[in-house]
Amino acid sequence: MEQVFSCGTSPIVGLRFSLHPMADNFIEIIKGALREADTSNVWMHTDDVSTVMRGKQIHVFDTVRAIVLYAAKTGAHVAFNGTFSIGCPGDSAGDVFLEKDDILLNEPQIREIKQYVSSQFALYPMNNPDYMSVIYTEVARAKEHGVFNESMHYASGLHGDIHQVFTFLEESFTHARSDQYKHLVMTVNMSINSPSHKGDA
Ligand SMILES: Cc1ncc(C[n+]2csc(CCO)c2C)c(N)n1
Repeated sequence: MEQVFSCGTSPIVGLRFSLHPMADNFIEIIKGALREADTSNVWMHTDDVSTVMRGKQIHVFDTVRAIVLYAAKTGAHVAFNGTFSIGCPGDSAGDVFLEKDDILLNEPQIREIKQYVSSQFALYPMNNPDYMSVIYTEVARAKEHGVFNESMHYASGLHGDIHQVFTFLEESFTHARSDQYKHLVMTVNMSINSPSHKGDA
């Protein structure tokens, strides 16, 4: 049955992201990762700059985690950047992918893949006058999860096992919004298989 959401109350999560493999066969790595992941629980469209993905939060995070891991397991040095958004006032209706069940389609295939990642994330709790305390709470959560790396201007550094980092990012994306402040944006940059990481992995 089609669900109808009034303006700004759609629980759909949107993600726009790019992969930048630093390898001659970058086309194969990008297209291969997009193809290898099971994307049947999300709506996805790729253009010459980026890929957009929309759906239930659990499926967006499950699918992007798989895409990043499939690019990573080629061994190439890969950069990922993505912007997650929920509650955008313009985001409403027509979202059939919200009717999918909660069974994760990628998790069983990717859970055993080991990968170190160094990343930076930033939260933008839109319209929330208390946004700095939201951000401090989430930085404290990163420390509790054991993935916090360092403080920096305009972002916070996260690193470690990529599964732990993605699990933290999804939890943080859930907690940094509220019924009152529904619109949240989160940016994530990841560096994978970088020669700078020798000894960290
Ligand atoms: C996730 C993701 N989606 C799209 C692009 C843009 N892009 C750059 S090269 C290439 C393959 C040749 O068409 C594509 C699609 C990207 N970098 N990462």
